[in-house]
This record gives sequence, structure tokens and C-alpha cells, in this order.
Amino acid sequence: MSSFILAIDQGTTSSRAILFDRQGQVAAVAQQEFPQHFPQDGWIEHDPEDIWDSVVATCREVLAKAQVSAEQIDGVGITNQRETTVVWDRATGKPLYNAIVWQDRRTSERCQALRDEGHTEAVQAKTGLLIDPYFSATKLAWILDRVEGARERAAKGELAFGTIDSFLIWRLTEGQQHVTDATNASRTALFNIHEQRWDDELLALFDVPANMLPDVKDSSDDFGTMAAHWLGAALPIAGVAGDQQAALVGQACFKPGMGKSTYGTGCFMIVNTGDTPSVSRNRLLTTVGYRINGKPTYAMEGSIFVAGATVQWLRDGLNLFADASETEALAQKTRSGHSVYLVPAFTGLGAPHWDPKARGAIFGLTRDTGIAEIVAAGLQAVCYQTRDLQLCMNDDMDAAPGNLRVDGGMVKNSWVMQFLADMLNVQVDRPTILETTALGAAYLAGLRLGWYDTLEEIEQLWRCEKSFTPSMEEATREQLYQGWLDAVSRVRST
Ligand SMILES: Nc1ncnc2c1ncn2[C@@H]1O[C@H](COP(=O)(O)OP(=O)(O)O)[C@@H](O)[C@H]1O
Ligand SMILES: O=P(O)(O)OC[C@H](O)CO
Repeated sequence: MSSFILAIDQGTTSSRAILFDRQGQVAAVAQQEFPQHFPQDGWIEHDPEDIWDSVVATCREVLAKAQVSAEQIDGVGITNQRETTVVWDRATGKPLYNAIVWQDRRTSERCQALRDEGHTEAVQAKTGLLIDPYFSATKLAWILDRVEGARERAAKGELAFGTIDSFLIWRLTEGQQHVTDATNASRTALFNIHEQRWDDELLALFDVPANMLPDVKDSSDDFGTMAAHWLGAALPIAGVAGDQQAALVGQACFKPGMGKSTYGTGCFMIVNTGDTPSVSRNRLLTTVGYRINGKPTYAMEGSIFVAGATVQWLRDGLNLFADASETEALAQKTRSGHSVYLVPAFTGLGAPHWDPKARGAIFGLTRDTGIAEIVAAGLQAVCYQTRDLQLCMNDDMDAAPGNLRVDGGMVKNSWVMQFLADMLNVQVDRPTILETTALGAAYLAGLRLGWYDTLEEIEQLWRCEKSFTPSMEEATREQLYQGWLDAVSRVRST
């Protein structure tokens, strides 16, 4: 009887459950979108109960779809939208407040104050991060300060904090485990990535009590047992990583210099830097790529807040098409070199600008601009932003990285991938398995469960579906990119 690993991929807009076999092939997928809440300008929340319900429902659905029983599952891997912050009551498991999502900018003023007080260098030295509302620390402090009685209850040890992985594991193990992994911990701004522990000075700076924090484990580790009644058998949770780091593993980027870019709601380019937590001169992030057998592998990351989310906005906000897949045909209709630029700074700008107050804009409209040009400009923005990151990475590493491995929902769009190859002037490789994030979580669980002994074994399983080779003239590339830089300079708040 064949056996599987169940990967739970809890993303920003949807939850997915995927069954993988030992070859890393997908046996079945179940997916559910859940509501996004935008209570004020720049605020984004999720109801943790919606997240939980969608996770349980998709896990059950994927087993039913594949006609697989829980006994055929060797273990579970979890990967998740990172930084998103949940505080819950240890006694009841009930969240105190909605999850504050990674894109949420409500703590901009607090972060500005911390920067003005001169804490940037110290925070970067310990965490590899900048002081920005993106990370969990100020979101967590906001909940403690704004929810009535929360600080007093936290002081009494009644409350737990977690990123989405922690919250799900707490629920799946029925409160037995309050844990996270080093990749998720490295996105909170409370974790010292060199010493691999929560940092007392950072806890004091961000005003967070230590007793709320989960234990930090390897990415491939024993995270407890999923209780039998969820799926019909007790299952070991054996792999956990934040979604972008899981994609690094799923793309088998195990050697220093290898990198991937994931195009989901946002876009995240990550390059493996091995044992060295390289510090960026260009406001990129240093992060834990994965931690196995107690040994962290570091990575450099460029984070763009809005990628596929532009496509969703064009679809739902402007009603320009019914399905994201239509964007490819629309973009093909445009003449090359059209003049429209869409800067999707809906929630500010991430790397390398880190400008939470910037807001989006469309430039270069002419009388013949139509839906196709606006859609193409939305897709191209993602490629221009990747080029912004590529230039920073090249400078930081004193080397131009080789081929770029890509994944995430947007990379199905071949028009975008060709424009990306043209804009980066590097070969872009799209793998056969686009569910790379979930695959990474499955591989991490598989390492723990004895499916694989080494990372080299996993590396052998990676397959390229299609390579996109640059074909644009250098002068055209530069001219288009200069237009982008000009558009960005016009939305910057400073
Ligand atoms: N063919 C396509 N062309 C462009 N964008 C697409 C296409 N298919 C899906 N997308 C976009 O990809 C995103 C979904 O990617 P996914 O990796 O599932 O995201 P997440 O994990 O962040 O929820 C959506 O924003 C969607 O609009
Ligand atoms: O849900 P995604 O795939 O856009 O990923 C979100 C990131 O983890 C945020 O840092």
C-alpha cells in the first residue's frame, strides 16, 4: 500500500492540503480561499477561525479526493504565510483578536519612533531584519496594548503568541505543543539568528513578555502529534517552515548562491548563503533558510509585498477579467514598449525601499490605453520589482546569480515568465511541480521520517518543466526599466 506525506500550505489568500509521494509527486490537492478583512487604510486581518476551518476542511477533502486513509499517511509537514501574528488564550485556544497579517501597516508610527530612537542597527545585527511593520514584534505589542486586559493576562501567563504554524500546531495537537521552527522565528524580529534563541534585549525593546513565546525547533523535527480525531489517525508533525523558506527547500536550492523567487500574493526572492548570515548593504534581509540537525543555513531575501495581489485587484477591484488565467491572453494583445506603468504600492513598498507610506499609482496613460495595457503593466510591475531585488543581490554578493528558479501561482503565466527573463537578463527555470512551497514542507517532514537521508537525495528529484531565455535588446531593457524607476520615484513618500 502506498504511503504519503500530507503537506498543509496555509497561504495569505488560501489554504491548501496536498498529498505527496516519495518521488515528490502530487497525488491530490484541495484548496479553499478565505476572507480578507481591510478594516482601515493599510490594515489587513484574517479571522484565525477561518484559517483553522479551511485547514481542517482541505485536509479532509484531500484524503477523500485521493481515496487515501489516514493510516496511509506517514506524517505531516506545515508551511505558512510568515510574520502574521496570532495571540490566543491558553485555556480555551480562542484568539484574542484577528490575526494581523504580514502586509498590515498599522504599526508604521511605532516603527518610525524606534528608528528615530536609533535602534535600526542593533535590530539588524541580531535579527537580520529592518524595523518595519512587516515583522511580528510590533503587531504583537499592538494586540497587547489595544485589546483590553491583554497585558495583565499576558503577565499572568494566560496568553500565547504564535505565527500561523504555531497556532495550527497548538490546535492540531489540542494544546499539547506550543512550538515553531527557526525559519518562522527568524521573521518575528524577536529572534537572535546568530545565537538561535529569543533575545531578551529585543523582547524588552518591543515590550513583549517571554512567557508568550513558543519553543523554537529545527525545521525538520518532532512538532508533536496531530490528534486522531481530525483525520482518523494520530499523525506525527515532522516538518515546519515559513512558506518562502519551504519553497527554497522545495526548489532544492541547497548550495550557496542558488536562489528562487516565489510569485504568490507577494514575491519573495531568496538566495542560499550557506553558513554565513551575510548582511546586505542594500536593505535586503538576512534570514534562516532552514535549520536541520541544529545547524542553521542562512539566506538573503528580498520581499515584495504585492505580486499576484495586483492580479486579484485587477480582477476583483476593477473587474477587468473573471479569472487570473485570462491575463496572459490580454497581455499578449499589447504592443511591446507601451508606456503604462502600474506601481502596486497598495500597502507601501517593501525591499529595497521599505516605505510603508507610499501608495499605488498608474502612470503613462494615453488615449489608446485599454484594459490590456493596464493588465500588462500590472504583470510587468512584478518583473521590474524582481529586477530591483536582483540588482541589490548582485551588489551584496559581488556576483551575478545564475539561473533563477521560480514558483507560485503567477508563474503559470508564460508571458510574465518571458518578460521576467528579459528584464533580469538571466534564464528563468520553471519546475514541473509548481506547488514548491508545500513540497518543501513535505521534504522537511520526509527527512525527519526517514523517507530521505540527505539533501542530495532531495536535489535529485527536482525537474525543470520549461526554461525562459532572455531575448530582449539591452537598450530596450534599460529604457523600460528606467521608466519603472521614474514611476516608483513618484510614489515614494520620502
Ligand atoms: N495565470 C496567472 N497569471 C497571473 N497571475 C496568476 C495566474 N494564476 C494565478 N495567479 C495569481 O497567483 C496568486 C496565487 O498564487 P499562490 O501561490 O496560490 O498565492 P498565495 O500562496 O499567496 O495565496 C493570485 O494572486 C493569483 O491572482
Ligand atoms: O502567502 P504568500 O505565499 O504570499 O507568502 C507570504 C509571506 O510568507 C509573507 O512574508
